[in-house]
Amino acid sequence: MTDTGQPIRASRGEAEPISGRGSAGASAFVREPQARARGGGDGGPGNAPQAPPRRSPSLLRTWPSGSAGRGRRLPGDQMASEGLAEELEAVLGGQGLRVQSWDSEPAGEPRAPVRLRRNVCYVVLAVFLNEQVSVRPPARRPTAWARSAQPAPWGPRTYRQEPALLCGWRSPVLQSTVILTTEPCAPNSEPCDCQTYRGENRGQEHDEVLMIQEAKKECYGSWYLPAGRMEPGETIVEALQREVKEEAGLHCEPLTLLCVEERGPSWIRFVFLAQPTGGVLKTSKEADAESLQACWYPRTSLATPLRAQDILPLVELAAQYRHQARHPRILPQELPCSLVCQRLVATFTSVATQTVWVLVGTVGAPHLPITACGFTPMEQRGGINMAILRLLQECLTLHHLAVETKGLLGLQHLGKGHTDGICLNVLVTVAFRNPGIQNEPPEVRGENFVWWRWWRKTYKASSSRGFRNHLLSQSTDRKVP
Ligand SMILES: C[C@@](O)(CCOP(=O)(O)OP(=O)(O)O)CC(=O)O
Repeated sequence: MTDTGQPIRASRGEAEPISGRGSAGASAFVREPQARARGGGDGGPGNAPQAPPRRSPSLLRTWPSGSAGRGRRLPGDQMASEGLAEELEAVLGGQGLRVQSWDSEPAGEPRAPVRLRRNVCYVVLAVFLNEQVSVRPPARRPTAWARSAQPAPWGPRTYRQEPALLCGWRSPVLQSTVILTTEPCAPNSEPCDCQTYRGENRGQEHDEVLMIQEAKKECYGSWYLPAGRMEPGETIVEALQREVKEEAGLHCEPLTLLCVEERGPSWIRFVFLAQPTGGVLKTSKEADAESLQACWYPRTSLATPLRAQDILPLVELAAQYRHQARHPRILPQELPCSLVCQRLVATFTSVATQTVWVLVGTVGAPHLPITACGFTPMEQRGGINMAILRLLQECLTLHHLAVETKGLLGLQHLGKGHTDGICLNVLVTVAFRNPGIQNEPPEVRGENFVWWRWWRKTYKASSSRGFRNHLLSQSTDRKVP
């Protein structure tokens, strides 16, 4: 339901005669980009994007309107299965797929493209972990509040909700942070004579974190990680590299996305584990409006006062990832999108039959469903998860189901040519609250979605096999609350 209590319905599209053009992507079917049977879609400005030459044009079938019986399923159509399997493998492999339309959007909201620094603020943040013996920074004058273990005067940021979308299949959840009590680095302290990046790998206990000292008036002298707001026209990686150069003096490459934090679709932060590739660490002699200096600090005793304690779980996430990578490397895929949306890999796992089902949108070519995030007060308060629940509520009876967002499989954004939107490819699991009835997927209402049985023989990549086994293993030990 929207926040006005009205049910939301994706408009049922009519199959369009194939014009030979169609969406890019691995699907075995052609989705007419300009036929907006589903939500708006990304024709983007001007004409619909020219799809790359198709491999095997095929008819777009209107799907049997059959009754929405329990777990209505995609007809055993080989082409459909192959197309879906390819789409699923691409997403599981961290790749992107063009967003041509979406299956659910908040009713009554204008479908206007999002615009950076107008209705969305994207932030990039880099965690650099380095093993080096840092020359001990000069003794620092203590400040009264440091010993009281109270938040620094500018205090930790108060998020309206847990600022986290989970990354990786075992989804470390970002909890609220602890309060550091180490001595602060007074704003005008002598520069710490840190060494430049050496990149040696030694035991975790010697991890050093790259921190920058803020020059902004509102947080002058506090310490943080290199971070900043994206600017219109730049890609996510370009923004990350710009911010790190401005604030720390280093060139860098992202190693992987560690997590995406969000406070609704209007504020999203992309957190990366990154590595320096050159440049010279910024010292206090190069202080400017971007930062006062950059220093490496032991992970177990970061510089204080901190601008906000929300970086502590991020540093831990980076250390955990470096110690044991819990998910494949995820880097932003440069694909245009006009809204903040999420492509769902919504799965139901039957342990008894060792079967994994995936929810599929059937408006147009069979596809992984996409839900557009809304900017209503409820969706802002509830976070982007609300858009997932909105889509699932449209086709499932949620009150007897446990829905969990398990992790981020991929991120799509281009930023060029007025395409400021993002598409997050997200893993969602659906299970019955009563574990007794687990063998068949829950009934699907309406005709816009079906459960698609993900057969062993329809996937090729080992990542898909690993993913499927992961789901099956998780389901055996999952305790549905
Ligand atoms: C960490 C953040 O506050 C990002 C902003 O960092 P800066 O205030 O440094 O922004 P720029 O001026 O764009 O560099 C996250 C946030 O609360 O928005």
